[in-house]
Amino acid sequence: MFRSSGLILRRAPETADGSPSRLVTFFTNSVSRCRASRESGPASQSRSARLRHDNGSDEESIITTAASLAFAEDLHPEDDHAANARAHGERLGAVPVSPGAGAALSFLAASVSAKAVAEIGTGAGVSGLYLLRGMAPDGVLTSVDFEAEHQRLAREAFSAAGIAPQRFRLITGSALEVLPRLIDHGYDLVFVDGDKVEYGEYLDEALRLVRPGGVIVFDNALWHDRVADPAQRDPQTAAIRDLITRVRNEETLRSLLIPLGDGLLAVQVAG
Ligand SMILES: C[S@@+](CC[C@H](N)C(=O)[O-])C[C@H]1O[C@@H](n2cnc3c(N)ncnc32)[C@H](O)[C@@H]1O
Repeated sequence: MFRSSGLILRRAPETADGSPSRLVTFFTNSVSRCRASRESGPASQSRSARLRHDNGSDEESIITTAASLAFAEDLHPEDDHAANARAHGERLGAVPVSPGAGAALSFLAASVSAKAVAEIGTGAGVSGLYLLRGMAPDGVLTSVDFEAEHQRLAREAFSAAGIAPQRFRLITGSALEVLPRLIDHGYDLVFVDGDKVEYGEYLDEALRLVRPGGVIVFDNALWHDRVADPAQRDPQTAAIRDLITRVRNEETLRSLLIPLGDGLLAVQVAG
C-alpha cells in the first residue's frame, strides 16, 4: 500500500528490446507536440512521483505515471475527422485538445444532456467535434474565435464529419467582445480554450452564460506542468492558478481537475 497519492502508479512497461512501449511513445509524442506549439512550456518528459510506503520507508519507488496517463489517452483513439482537424490545428498553432481530453468533453456534454454549448477558442474544430458528439442530436454549438481561417477549417471539419450546418454557429471575434452578446443562462456547458491570461474574465462571462446545474470546462488547467510548479510565475500560469483558487474557494461551485491532455478544470454551477 502507498499513501500520499490517489493515482494508480505502475512502472512504465518496456518492450522486449528495452525500447519504450507504444503507450509511452504516444505520451512522449504528445509532449513533443506541446513543445513545438505556440503554447509551449517546459513540459516534463514524464510525470513521476516519489511514494512513501506505509511503514515510512523511503527506499521505494520512483514510479513513472507516464504509462498510466498514456493508457488513459490511448483508450479513446480518434477517427479520421478529428485526426484531420488535429493536423490543421497543429499546423496553425491552434493546439487542439488531446484525444483523452476530447473524450472527457464528449462525456461531460452527454452527462448534462447538452443542447446548447458555448465554446471560446474554436481552433480547427477538434474540441468542437468532440463536444458535438456528446451533445443531444439537435444540440447547437456556438463557438467564438478571432481567427477566421481557424473557423473556416473547423466548419470544413464539421461538414466532413456529417454534422448538419444548423448544429453549429461560428462567431468570428474577440471572446470578451462576443461573449457579452450571448444569452444569460442559455447554455448547458461552456468550454474555454482561448487566451489563458483572460481565463478569469472568461469565468465571469461563463458564470453568466451557464444554466444552474450546468458545467464550465477550462482546457490547459495544468499548462504544460507549470501550474504545479511554484517557480513558474509567467502571466498564463498565474492566471490559471488564480482561476483554480477562485473556483475552489467559491461555495456555489463544485470543481474537478481532470489530468487528461493538458488538464481540464471542470466546474459545476449550483443547481
Ligand atoms: C488552443 S486553440 C483552440 C483549440 C480548439 N479548442 C481545439 O481543440 O481544436 C485557441 C484558439 O483560441 C483563439 N483565441 C485566442 N485568444 C482569443 C480571444 N481573445 N478571442 C477569441 N479567440 C481567441 C485562437 O485563435 C485559437 O484558435
